[in-house]
Amino acid sequence: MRVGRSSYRAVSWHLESGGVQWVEQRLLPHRFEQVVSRNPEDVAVAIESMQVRGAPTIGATAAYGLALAWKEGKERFNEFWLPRFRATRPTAVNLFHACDVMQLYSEQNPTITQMIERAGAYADAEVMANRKIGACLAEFLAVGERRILTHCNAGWLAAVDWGTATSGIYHLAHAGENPFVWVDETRPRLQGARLTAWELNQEGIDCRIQADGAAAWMMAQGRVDAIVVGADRIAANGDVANKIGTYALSLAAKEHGVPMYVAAPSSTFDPACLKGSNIPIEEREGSELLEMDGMDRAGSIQQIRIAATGVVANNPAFDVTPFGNITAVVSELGVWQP
Ligand SMILES: CSC[C@H]1O[C@H](OP(=O)(O)O)[C@H](O)[C@@H]1O
Repeated sequence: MRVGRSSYRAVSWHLESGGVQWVEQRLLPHRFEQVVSRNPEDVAVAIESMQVRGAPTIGATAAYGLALAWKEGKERFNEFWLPRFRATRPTAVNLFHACDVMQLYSEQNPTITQMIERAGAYADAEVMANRKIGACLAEFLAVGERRILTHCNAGWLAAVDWGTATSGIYHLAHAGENPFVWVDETRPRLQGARLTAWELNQEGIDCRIQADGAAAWMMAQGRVDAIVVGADRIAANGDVANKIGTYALSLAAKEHGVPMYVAAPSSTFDPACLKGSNIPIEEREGSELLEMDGMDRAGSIQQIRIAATGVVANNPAFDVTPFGNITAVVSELGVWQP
């Protein structure tokens, strides 16, 4: 059975146990496992440790975690849990958007059931937005030989369900356009090689994993018809924060005349952030560059160290692409072009 889009959600409410359920993305593509917890701290840790990741999924996970935390009372909700979830990761504005939504709703003194329903409505809205994005994006991606390059993972795992950047590819495929996808492996956490390739294989969409450094060369050889990526925060001037490596893609795209699209729901827009240089860029542990999660030949998940020595300079998880480098930003509310 196909695992993924619409058969599962990256995060959801687990009715039987009264807890939050999420796909443990660090185990993919080796194992598909879901975690369930009734402890809001486990949910916060799931965001920090990237068990769940991807801007809309992070937001929905925080919404469910806060609904869970509501059972501890309004004071602890406001004094501890809201700051706790807001501190999990700094760049994806969806996290803060979700916290604001849940905080505003809590001021009506809802029941726990109502808070859970509000979190569910938040997640549903993200999925509906993604479906609208996909339909619009597909029209832009139906160019040339439909050879599309993507970076990191902006599929259903990153966006609760359906996906943002990848939903346009799904639409193309279901329209019989036979897209081919160059999947940047996306060092250091390999969201492309581990997650996007897995999602596309589950959908039967032809794709090839490539080194991040190969992307510009594919464009130079005329083998890329369009680029589509997700986003973690879009500033008021259209500058886009996305996975590290996106800015370099935009430079190569401009050089080689390849259109580059950013797909994001309106919850990723941050009008209070006037320009890209104001976007907080997450700096993660340097060890992520020197270690990898993998599976040995016996089938057990191992963390291997890929460099015995070496001091890591830095490990920014995101970069900022100027709006002028982007062909169009596609959201459920419409298309925004420089
Ligand atoms: C649909 S948002 C996906 C977005 O989030 C990823 O970051 P991370 O895996 O660190 O959460 C990456 O920037 C993707 O483009």
